Amino acid sequence: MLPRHHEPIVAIATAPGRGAVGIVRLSGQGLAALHEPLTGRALQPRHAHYGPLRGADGAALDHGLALWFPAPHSYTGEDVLELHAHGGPVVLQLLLQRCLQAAAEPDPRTGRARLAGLRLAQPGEFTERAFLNGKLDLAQAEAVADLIDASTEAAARSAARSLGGAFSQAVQALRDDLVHLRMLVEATLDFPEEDIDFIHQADAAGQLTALLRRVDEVLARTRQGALLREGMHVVIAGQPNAGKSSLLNALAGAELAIVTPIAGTTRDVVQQAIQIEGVPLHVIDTAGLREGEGVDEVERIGIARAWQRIEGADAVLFVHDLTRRHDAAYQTADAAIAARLQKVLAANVPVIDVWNKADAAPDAPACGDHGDHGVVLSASTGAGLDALRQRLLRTVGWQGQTAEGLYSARQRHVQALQRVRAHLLAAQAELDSPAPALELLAEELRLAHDALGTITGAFGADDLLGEIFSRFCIGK
Ligand SMILES: Nc1nc2c(c(=O)[nH]1)N(C=O)[C@@H](CNc1ccc(C(=O)N[C@@H](CCC(=O)O)C(=O)O)cc1)CN2
Ligand SMILES: Nc1nc2c(ncn2[C@@H]2O[C@H](COP(=O)(O)OP(=O)(O)OP(=O)(O)O)[C@@H](O)[C@H]2O)c(=O)[nH]1
Ligand SMILES: [Mg+2]
Repeated sequence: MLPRHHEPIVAIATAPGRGAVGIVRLSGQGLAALHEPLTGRALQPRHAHYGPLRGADGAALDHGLALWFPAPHSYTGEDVLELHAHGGPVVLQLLLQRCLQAAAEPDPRTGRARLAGLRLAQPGEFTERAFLNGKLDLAQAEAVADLIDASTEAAARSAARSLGGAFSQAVQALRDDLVHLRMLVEATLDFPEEDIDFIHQADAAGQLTALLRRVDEVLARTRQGALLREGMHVVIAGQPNAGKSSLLNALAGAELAIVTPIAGTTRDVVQQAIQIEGVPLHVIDTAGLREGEGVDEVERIGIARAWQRIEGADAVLFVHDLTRRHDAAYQTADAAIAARLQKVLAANVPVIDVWNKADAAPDAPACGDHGDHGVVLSASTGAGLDALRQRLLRTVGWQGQTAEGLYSARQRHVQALQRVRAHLLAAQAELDSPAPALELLAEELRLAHDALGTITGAFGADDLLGEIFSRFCIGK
């Protein structure tokens, strides 16, 4: 039996449903055996042939184009055969079934199946093969999925850059520098007469410092890339009636959540995807936080949900009602919420204080960003909203759209680079210690190298591949 990665596969490559054109795509070895039964002729490489796409009885199921990409010059690096038919779901299903059937039929000359083992492709399997055959590295393969899933123009453009290799090249450049450093250390280890003085003379410390700086640069851009793809979750929290739902509506530019003067209006969580300058954000409105008398069961459940969402937030907007800032009971309740926020949030989750209803508070500070004190605004008039948007962009780490160097990335890549950084820092600490142990230095550099390799797939585990490719759509 062929290993799974060598079995020939087939799938409908186009989106389900009706369309002008639909494609059935096959990949594997020995697909030439299917040319005749499916198209009635031999196909020339990389040439569009128009003609009947044939059923079992030789009659045309459709008239379309056949494209033949013999290995290794194809998307997957294997033989690829594409049948471009009209885009009806039934036609494409018939064509798909016909491919499976034609493969199983005995070849008149040999009496054996024309193409043994042809089966339906798993999600992402074509792209997985492109990766396994060296057509794409892992970061590029992920960019294929990100390009398909992109929901904003900025996300699509940056995914196209990653697919083109921009991110992979940045990682390769780090790898080259790291390999250079490793060679130096390993060589010294291999020749016992050499010692740490040799390492110092070669300025390993200087190289390491420079490498760390470049890792930090790539890490910063990679964070932005991940941000573009995934979007941060920003939770709006605060006491009832502070104007949380009004703020959601103002940020979204639509009346999504119900707004009333009644405290305790919002009970369910309301979530909306928005964009600020092309950066996607998920804004989440929650029930007002309060305790004690007058809180019915529905509201209590709403408040529990609010805390759940707060705990999973990437950032929190803590909304306060400026018209009540001289009200001692209101301030006490705000302080209690602040204390609990501090307890449930991880240290690096930012909380931005939002002082709302500036229009109705006569002694309110000017609308806008007041740094550590927060942002003063009016959800009703929109004053100060732009300052909040800019503050949000900065808070989520967006450094503005630099024309070059923007590529898509994932949290997985950010984490890998953080591991690289941690190992390099450990290596640096070892090198700076009074009596550096070369073995430990070498080991940290090796671990940094491995972590870097997981990004492009030069070093990785099978379960990582399964995890990545299973999230693709079928036929991709
Ligand atoms: N019809 C069709 N359109 C498609 C795809 C496809 O598979 N089929 N693609 C699938 O996602 C994308 C294009 N990706 C492709 C990547 C490489 C090759 C290819 O034939 N590569 C050869 C030759 C390159 C060359 O001519 O320079 C090779 O790498 O050797 C084809 C498509 C988007 N459009
Ligand atoms: N003057 C003024 N009123 C506002 C502003 N923002 C909200 N309000 C009013 O404040 C009241 C409460 O607003 P909501 O947005 O429902 O408040 P909330 O925080 O979602 O309240 P709950 O859902 O009950 O927790 C409504 O009457 C709003 O019209 C503002 O910027 N200025
Ligand atoms: Mg509300």
